Amino acid sequence: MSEARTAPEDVRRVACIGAGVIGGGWAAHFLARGYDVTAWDPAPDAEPRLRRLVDAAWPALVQLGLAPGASPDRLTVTATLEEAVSEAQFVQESAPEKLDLKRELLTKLDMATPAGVVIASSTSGYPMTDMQTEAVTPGRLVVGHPFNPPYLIPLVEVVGGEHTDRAAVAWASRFYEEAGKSVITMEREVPGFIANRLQEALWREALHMVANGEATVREIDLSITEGPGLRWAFMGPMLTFALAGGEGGMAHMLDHFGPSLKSPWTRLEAPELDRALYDAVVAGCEDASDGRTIADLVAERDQGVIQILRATGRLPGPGTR
Ligand SMILES: NC(=O)C1=CN([C@@H]2O[C@H](COP(=O)(O)OP(=O)(O)OC[C@H]3O[C@@H](n4cnc5c(N)ncnc54)[C@H](O)[C@@H]3O)[C@@H](O)[C@H]2O)C=CC1
Ligand SMILES: C[N+](C)(C)CC(=O)CC(=O)[O-]
Repeated sequence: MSEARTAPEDVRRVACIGAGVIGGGWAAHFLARGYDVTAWDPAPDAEPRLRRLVDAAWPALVQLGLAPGASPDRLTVTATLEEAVSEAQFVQESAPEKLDLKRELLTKLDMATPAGVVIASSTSGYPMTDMQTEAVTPGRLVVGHPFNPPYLIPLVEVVGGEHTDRAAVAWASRFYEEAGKSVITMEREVPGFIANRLQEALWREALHMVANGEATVREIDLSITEGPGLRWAFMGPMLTFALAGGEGGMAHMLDHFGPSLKSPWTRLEAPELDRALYDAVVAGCEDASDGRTIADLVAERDQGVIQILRATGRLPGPGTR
């Protein structure tokens, strides 16, 4: 199959199947990156809705910088799924999150798309193993999980299913990078991938607090936007917490605060903080530091917070309080 696969850097035409919030966002992204985009969506008002979405995104994309020749005019909305994929060199499926629908649609796409072309699903949580069950050539089906809106948030999580060829996963990751995305290629299927697993844990706790009258929706949002969210935009939760250990870094943080994992702060069960987990977290933080000292990371974090406060108009001007 892979002999018919265009090299990731030579892809010119992408098909977006399903053109709602995410399919439309993908279309805007690929158009801005200079691809020809064909789209298909069964809704009667799909075309005007999609064109409105692309037009609304375009000013932001102009600010970010367009690829040479990029234009919304290079979007074609087709009457059938078959027309949309007939000349595509990559297919991004963004239909509703329903397992039966995804399974049936991916099977149809597999039959209609030229041999070897990789087909990615935007699913926010279904394992590809569960979606590729009916496909004739499941080896080319991958998950390419984006974040809303796909034309602004860089991350895509790429992972195959049990019947996906490793070459298809590698190809998809290289293609997304070529298309300007920031890619995590996952070696195995994990429920919720990485980012949604983390987001859902946070959201679950938030819903518990609302349900129990412990915090309001406003307080929950404020607790993130005025708190940890400012740091997370440029430093993830691991290195952020390594800095909570001062000069002792993550090892001191775990010695100091590790026991509180067992405190009833969370309604999720805490993992056992045994030696293997302790060593993996400390070593992982050292690795993620890329040679930066704790002092370097503190300076980087402080600059990052200042830039975000400035960018969001929340930094007091000189002389103001
Ligand atoms: N909304 C979000 O924040 C995110 C959503 N996703 C995933 O993206 C996918 C799409 O979600 P949204 O864009 O939010 O949904 P949406 O409801 O905005 O759009 C879905 C589109 O699919 C079309 N559609 C319905 N049946 C179809 C079929 N059989 N074949 C093709 N298209 C069909 C609908 O007409 C609609 O335009 C889902 O798998 C979702 O989990 C992934 C990341 C973020
Ligand atoms: C709400 N959601 C689970 C569909 C969100 C995502 O999948 C990713 C995102 O945009 O946060």
